Amino acid sequence: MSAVKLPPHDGPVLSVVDMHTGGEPVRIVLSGAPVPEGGSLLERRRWLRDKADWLRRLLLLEPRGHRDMYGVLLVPSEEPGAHLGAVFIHTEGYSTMCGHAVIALGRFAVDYGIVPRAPGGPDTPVRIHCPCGPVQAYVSTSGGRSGAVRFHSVPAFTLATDVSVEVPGYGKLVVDIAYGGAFYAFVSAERFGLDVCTSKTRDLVDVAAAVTASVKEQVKLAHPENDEMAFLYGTILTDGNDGYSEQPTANICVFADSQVDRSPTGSGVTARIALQYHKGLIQLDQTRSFRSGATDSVFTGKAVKETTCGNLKAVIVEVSGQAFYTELNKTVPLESNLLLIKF
Ligand SMILES: O=C(O)[C@H]1NCC[C@@H]1O
Repeated sequence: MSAVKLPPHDGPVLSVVDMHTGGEPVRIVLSGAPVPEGGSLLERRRWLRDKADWLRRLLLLEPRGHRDMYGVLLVPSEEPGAHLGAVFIHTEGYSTMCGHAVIALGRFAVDYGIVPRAPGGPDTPVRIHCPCGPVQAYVSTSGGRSGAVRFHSVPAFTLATDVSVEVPGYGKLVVDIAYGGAFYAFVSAERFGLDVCTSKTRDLVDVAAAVTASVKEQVKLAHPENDEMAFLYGTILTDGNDGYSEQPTANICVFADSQVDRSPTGSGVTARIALQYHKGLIQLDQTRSFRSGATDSVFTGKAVKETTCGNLKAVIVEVSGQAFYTELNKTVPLESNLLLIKF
């Protein structure tokens, strides 16, 4: 083996860092990606979708990724004070908010020197411009190492409660719809005779995907300030324990094209807290723990202040969690012949 020669990798490459937050992967592109055109982050996101979608497919689909893979493209931001602009990508397309990726990006930004560690303070602020708006993360450091991250997202609100939908195969049911940077429908898994922690993931996915399809078809969503946010990202099945308790409450998020979030879902926890607050089930600064039905990983969250979004009452929610590195500085050659399994 001593005479092994390296193959000629002299073409263009992407450099990526892989992390996970609560078990949910996030692939961050360090360098090698095209710089998207546009005068705003949302325009750059559209450019990536329309002109360079090969990048998302190359990074996330098989054989480099899998049907539940997730990633972030770092882009310039026009937002004053932003350290990073982030375009979130999943296996079906582009999302507007991603809490698990924000938690990973906070740590990444500090560790890779994009944001200097705050001298003396326990937390380094990292401002991330997401497609839904500016998100403020705080990265804790202890013994010189970055650790848990908490973030304050864009104003979160409840759009509607007890919305009646007809779901083929499951009949008429009611869902709540709330926004935490993306819109989710919420319904208790019990309604389908399922348990978010012990039922087969396949069964939970089937139910959640059917709910998402029906809500998309039967309910018109509106965002008070930005039409680009006005779509249903997924359905979150819960254990129904929405009243305040020190015990964790479990949920599982099925988003985009039946993708299963391994984490408790940062934007989903944000929306779920907005919903609980709207229903008077929790107060400001009451911390709740949210457990992922998929992996048992936990985020904590609380509503920290009242605000508005357009004409709607909203809250700023703080979500905390921890991200870990899975691969550092991986090189991905830009040659590809994608062969996708047909499910
Ligand atoms: O944590 C979150 O908010 C994200 N995780 C995957 C689906 C959501 O974008």
